[in-house]
Amino acid sequence: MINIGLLGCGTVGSGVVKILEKNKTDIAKKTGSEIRIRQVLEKDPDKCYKIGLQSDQVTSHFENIINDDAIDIVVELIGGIEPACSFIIEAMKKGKHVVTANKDLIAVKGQELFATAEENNVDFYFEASVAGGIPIIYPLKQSLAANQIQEVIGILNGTTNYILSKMTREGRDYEEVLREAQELGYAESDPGADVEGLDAARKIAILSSIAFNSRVTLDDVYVEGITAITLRDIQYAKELGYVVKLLAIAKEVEGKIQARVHPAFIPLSHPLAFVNDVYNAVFVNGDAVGEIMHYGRGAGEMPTASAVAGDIIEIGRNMHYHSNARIGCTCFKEKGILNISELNAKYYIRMTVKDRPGVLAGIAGVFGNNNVSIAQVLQKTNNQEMAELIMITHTVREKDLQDALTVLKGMSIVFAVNNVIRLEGIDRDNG
Ligand SMILES: NC(=O)C1=CN([C@@H]2O[C@H](COP(=O)(O)OP(=O)(O)OC[C@H]3O[C@@H](n4cnc5c(N)ncnc54)[C@H](OP(=O)(O)O)[C@@H]3O)[C@@H](O)[C@H]2O)C=CC1
Ligand SMILES: N[C@@H](CC=O)C(=O)O
Ligand code: NA
Repeated sequence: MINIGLLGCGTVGSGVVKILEKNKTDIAKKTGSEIRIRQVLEKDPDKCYKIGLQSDQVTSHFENIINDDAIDIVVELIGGIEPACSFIIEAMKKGKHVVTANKDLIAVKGQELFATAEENNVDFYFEASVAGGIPIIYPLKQSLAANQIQEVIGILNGTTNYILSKMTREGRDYEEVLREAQELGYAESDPGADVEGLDAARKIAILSSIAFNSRVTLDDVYVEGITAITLRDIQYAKELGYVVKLLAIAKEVEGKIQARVHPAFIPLSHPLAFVNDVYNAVFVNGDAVGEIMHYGRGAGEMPTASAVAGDIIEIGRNMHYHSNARIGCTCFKEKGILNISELNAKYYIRMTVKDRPGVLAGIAGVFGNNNVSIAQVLQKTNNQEMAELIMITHTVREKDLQDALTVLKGMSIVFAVNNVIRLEGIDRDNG
């Protein structure tokens, strides 16, 4: 018998209880032992009773879990940094294996958690922390371990992909769709983490650390969310043959790691353009395997529970064969981090300018003086005084573009630089 101490019985915790109960006979066969929920730590016991747990299985004191020697695995699903971090460390120190879905924690305290797991010879698994139900941590650590990974590109946040998909396909309002994503259990308790790109940044920090064998933390990731994306940008993207997605990108460039999260225009024919609603996808490019893409539901009760339960089963198997703590920290190198100003990319720029002769030439001059070459221009006249300029650049250095924009913002002919969005996946599209 394998005994679980579950911390948190919210969206994901409830799903874990349900799936372990629903498929318990087969799971016991696959694991080699029956898996039982022994104790659940939860503030609101009704959440536990609603899914069939008994009162002697529910507690509001972590001591009842940490001091229970029969508990083999602590499954942390309360989220956030504290008390989750202390609970996990205490559990490891007591020789308990740990499963978590907590990307907030791993993206900042990963090194400490791995070290504690290693010192105490316990398993520490976190498949659900990135891209919900999609297997990506285990494949990177195990199935793709022979490769030198060159890049990882993903749609890693279900909430923002849901919002952008609904805005693009149904022309719906941002606030209304965000509320819907919250009701569906996709959003974080603070949805700001989703829409401001932080959730995806935590996930790409975790994936980069594994893919490039060098620790990347949240602070190393350049982050922009989707809050500045308007229906207007989405409409122009469509007109120009693109779709807007929030991408999480990690690449190794000349021995350094570039990790960034931001909205991007991607060609309509790009495989990530077909990833809609709560679905996530992760592209991995390795020197042996080439390009592969993992696709599935990135958030929600049962998909996330699927990943958590998979980790529990794996630990159960390790226990069965006395082979725990086989796969630990894989960050055995130290690579530097590339600053976003060094990025070379193509850009979409939307500006509101004075509508009079010579304005376009003036703007083109500023770009030219800063090594920014323009590939495409659209002009939409709003009224007799103002025009909206939409420009696509050739590949330019981010720093040069920012320098040009600083000059433009100070010019009387420019009313506003409304949005600047990077283009991705173009070279791939052109073969
Ligand atoms: N939802 C999803 O789709 C996904 C979530 N995750 C991660 O999974 C984790 C759980 O998320 P989710 O299930 O959505 O969150 P929920 O808020 O739905 O569940 C967390 C539960 O834990 C309870 N809780 C929090 N702190 C304590 C505490 N100190 N003692 C006892 N109970 C506590 C909460 O109670 P209360 O509400 O009263 O605070 C709540 O019932 C998070 O780390 C999240 O980032 C990962 C992938 C996908
Ligand atoms: N809030 C997250 C949940 C899963 O990690 C998301 O929307 O992807
Ligand atoms: Na996953």
